[in-house]
Order: sequence, then C-alpha cells, then structure tokens
Amino acid sequence: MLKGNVLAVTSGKGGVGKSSLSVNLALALQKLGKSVAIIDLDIYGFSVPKILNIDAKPKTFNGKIIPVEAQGIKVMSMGFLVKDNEPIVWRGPMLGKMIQHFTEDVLWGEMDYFILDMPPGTGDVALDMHLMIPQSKEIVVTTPHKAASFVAERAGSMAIKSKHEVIGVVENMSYFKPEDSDQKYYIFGKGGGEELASQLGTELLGQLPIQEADENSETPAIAAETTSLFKEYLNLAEKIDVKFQL
Ligand SMILES: Nc1ncnc2c1ncn2[C@@H]1O[C@H](COP(=O)(O)OP(=O)(O)OP(=O)(O)O)[C@@H](O)[C@H]1O
Repeated sequence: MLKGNVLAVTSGKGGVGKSSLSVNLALALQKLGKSVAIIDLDIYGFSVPKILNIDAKPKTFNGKIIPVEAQGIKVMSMGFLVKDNEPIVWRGPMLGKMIQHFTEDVLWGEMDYFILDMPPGTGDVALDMHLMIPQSKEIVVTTPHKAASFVAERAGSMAIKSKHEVIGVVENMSYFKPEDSDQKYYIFGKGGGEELASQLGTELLGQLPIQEADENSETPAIAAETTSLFKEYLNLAEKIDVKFQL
C-alpha cells in the first residue's frame, strides 16, 4: 500500500478551500525538502489537475499507472481519466474501487507525504478511506463562520469514531490583510476554527488569509512566494511535519 505518511484533508462542506490547501501544502512541504504526492479522492468534484494546470494524462507501465508529475508533486486524479470534463455518475461501491485503484495500482514509490484531497462531507469515499487507509491522519478545514465549523465537526467526529487521529483544524479565508498594511479585516466572521478545534479536542494549526488571485498566472490558486498566504502555508507545513515526527 502507500509507503509514507498519509494526511487526509477533510471538511464538512464544499468550497472551503480543501483542494487549494492540499496543493499549496504539498508545495510548502516540498519547500521543506519533503517528497510529496497528492491523491485526489474528490472523485466527483476533482480540481487538483486544474489548480496545478496539468494537461498531461498518466502513462502506464506493466499494467500500473505512472502518476503525473507537476511542480515536483506526483498526482493522481479522476480528472485524468474522464473525457472533456464529463460528469461522473457512480454509486458507492465504484467509488471504493477507485480508492483501491489509486492507492494500489499507481507506481507511487516511497514518499515522505501522501496528501489525500477528500470530497466534502462524510459520504462513501470518507467511509472507505477510513477503512482502507487506517494509518492516515487528518486535518479538518473550515471557514471562520460558526455555521461552517458546526458542519465541519461531523467530518472530524467521524474521523475520531473511526480511530483516525485528527492532528488539527485549519481555518481558511480567516481574514483579508492588504499586503501593504497590518490591518486584518474579518470578512466572514471570527472564531469558527477555534471552536471546532476545541470541540474535536485538537488544536487550531493555522488561520489562512483571503488572497486575491493573480488571474494572469497559469496557476492562480497557488500562492505566490511573496504573499502572506504563502508564509502561512509554510508555517502550517512545519507544524504538520512536527506532528508526524511525534
Ligand atoms: N485563502 C483563500 N483566499 C482566496 N480564495 C481562496 C482561498 N482558499 C480557497 N480559495 C478559493 O475558493 C474556491 C474554493 O476552493 P477549493 O476548490 O480549494 O475548495 P474545496 O473545499 O476543495 O471545494 P470542493 O468541495 O468543491 O472540492 C476556489 O476558487 C479557490 O481558489
């Protein structure tokens, strides 16, 4: 199976920044000298290939898949297997087979980290992941609004019930801070991440700012190294790396 540390990035609801976090965290861990792979388990709503601007399709070798590599990160995603962004209409058991396929039939090799970009919520993929990859640890992503953290708690509780360690909560889109000022604007409210961490008995690992996307970039969802968001991703990567050494 997977040879390396496994970190699942989960959330209660969609659109909180799980995929952005998975990719940016992978790049930040790489900055720390780690080898990183991303397994995009958001089978219906894959977005990792788009975030990394990957056009290539994986090749095969002896019946196994060679993951696509972008910016030094190895990636496997349902997005590589569907034609023209067609929707995926599958039932639960097929989703489980895909997790098995992505973990067992891909030539990953040994990696320092496998990041699993999970679909939102507590559906079939989350259930199967908990059964098939019992060694994985989790972070739960939420936005600062209390209602978002209430929903996110379910994903965290599910991990705890299935005996997966939740190593922490990450609050995304916590505030907006202009690059030329230290003033923080709490656009989506405050306190959701802190509250969720205390409900799950874990710690708040990071609060990520809202970052204006550079639409001229080919990868607008990847934080440029000059931004405060990038610095926060680096801090987060350092904290997570320490947690895996314990
Ligand atoms: N810190 C941030 N600042 C500004 N925009 C952000 C930030 N984090 C994420 N976004 C944007 O929010 C949108 C949703 O992010 P993303 O796709 O990563 O969320 P998700 O939780 O993976 O969603 P889904 O559940 O649909 O997979 C994207 O357009 C992304 O670029």
